[in-house]
Amino acid sequence: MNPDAPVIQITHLRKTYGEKVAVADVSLAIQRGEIFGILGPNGAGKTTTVELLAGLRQADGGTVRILGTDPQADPAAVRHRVGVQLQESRLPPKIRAREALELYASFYPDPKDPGELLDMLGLTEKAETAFKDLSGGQQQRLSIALALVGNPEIAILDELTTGLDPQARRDTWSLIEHVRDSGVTIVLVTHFMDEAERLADRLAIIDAGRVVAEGAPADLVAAGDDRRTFRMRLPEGAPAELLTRVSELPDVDTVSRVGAEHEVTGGPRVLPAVVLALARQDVVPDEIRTISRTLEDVFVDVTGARPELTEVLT
Ligand SMILES: Nc1ncnc2c1ncn2[C@@H]1O[C@H](COP(=O)(O)OP(=O)(O)OP(=O)(O)O)[C@@H](O)[C@H]1O
Repeated sequence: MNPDAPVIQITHLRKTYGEKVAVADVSLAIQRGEIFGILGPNGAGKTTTVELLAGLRQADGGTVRILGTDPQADPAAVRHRVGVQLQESRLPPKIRAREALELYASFYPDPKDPGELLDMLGLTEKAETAFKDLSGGQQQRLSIALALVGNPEIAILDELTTGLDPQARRDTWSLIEHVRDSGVTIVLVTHFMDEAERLADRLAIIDAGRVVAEGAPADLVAAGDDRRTFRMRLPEGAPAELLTRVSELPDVDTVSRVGAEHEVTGGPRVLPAVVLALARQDVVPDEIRTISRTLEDVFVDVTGARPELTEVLT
């Protein structure tokens, strides 16, 4: 296999459940050694996409190549080379952490050492604890360990940090970077913007079974960013009609009050245009701060959905 060829190539993938189109048309190329994020609102088809690429489901159309093989035709060929952590761990409640890892290790020809994995995931002290008695964060780390125990070339991690507290999330992120640095390609399914922005080298936003945006998080944020937003605090006693004048400037789209500040949106030159117009009236804002576009703004633009709402609604 050409070393520069994508380790995962999906072309026009399609999957329906009866009438329901879960994946309409997804094409992706994922390179060796990257963390590739798959981001999207609930029900967008993310899990179905990764299940298809892991050979856990049969597609209705399109092709999947993973490490040069077709997981649909030959799921066994990829099973040893791809580690999968799906949304719910289906472990028996009484199985102990080390026992689960040793059991999974026995399925693979060249497994990692369970003791080392427990150590790397900070679970050594919990090695003899039953799965049901581990905290949410510990269960999550164990499920990551299970995805890695087969020494995979690719790890597919679905909703990695859902339900974790902020410290456990950060620890999990560091761990994932560490795993990537050890040479494993990571496919990360998430609907957390901060997680995707922090971890993903590149990502695809999937909505209603289609890829609606793809690229490095910074490039996605920069692309199409011809609108600017800033907030300013005007001095006490500044005349109210000033704001009417500001809102009538050609560079300005909107002016709205946010707490003690005014938020102004407009074209690329909105900030100097407003500052200049105020200066002509002898008014200098006490404070000005620009509001940068984030991955969340990109997400809202391309899907029309607010990520935190899509999460609450399910
Ligand atoms: N086994 C199934 N039978 C019928 N419909 C399904 C099945 N699995 C998923 N679906 C539907 O297919 C669509 C895509 O689901 P999928 O789980 O792939 O989305 P997702 O983006 O992973 O969402 P979530 O973030 O909620 O997990 C959803 O509308 C879902 O209800």
